[in-house]
Amino acid sequence: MFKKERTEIDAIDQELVKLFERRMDAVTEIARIKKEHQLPILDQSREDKVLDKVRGLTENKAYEDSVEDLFRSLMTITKAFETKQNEG
Ligand SMILES: O=C(O)C(=O)C[C@]1(C(=O)O)C=C[C@@H](O)C=C1
Repeated sequence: MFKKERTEIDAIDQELVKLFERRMDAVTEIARIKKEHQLPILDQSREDKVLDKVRGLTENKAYEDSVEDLFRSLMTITKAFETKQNEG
C-alpha cells in the first residue's frame, strides 16, 4: 500500500531539501547584511508580497491556502534562524 506515492514523496522531499538549502543560503546572506546595517529581521511588507506572489503561482486553487500556510511557516523558521544567526 502507498508504495508508489511514497516513492514519489521521497523524491520530491529530496528536491525540496535542496531548494530549502538554497533559500537558506540567501536568507543567511540577508541576515548578515541586516546585522551589518542594524536593520530589523522582520520585513512585513516583503512577507506580504511573498505570500501574494506564491498564492498567485499556485495552479491548483484548492492548494492556495495551504501554500500560504507553508510560506508563513517558512518565514517563521527563517526569522528564527536569522535571529539566532545575529545573536551576540
Ligand atoms: O527578505 C528578507 O528580508 C528576509 O529576511 C527573508 C524573509 C523570507 O524568509 O522570505 C524572512 C524574513 C522577513 O520578514 C522577510 C522575508
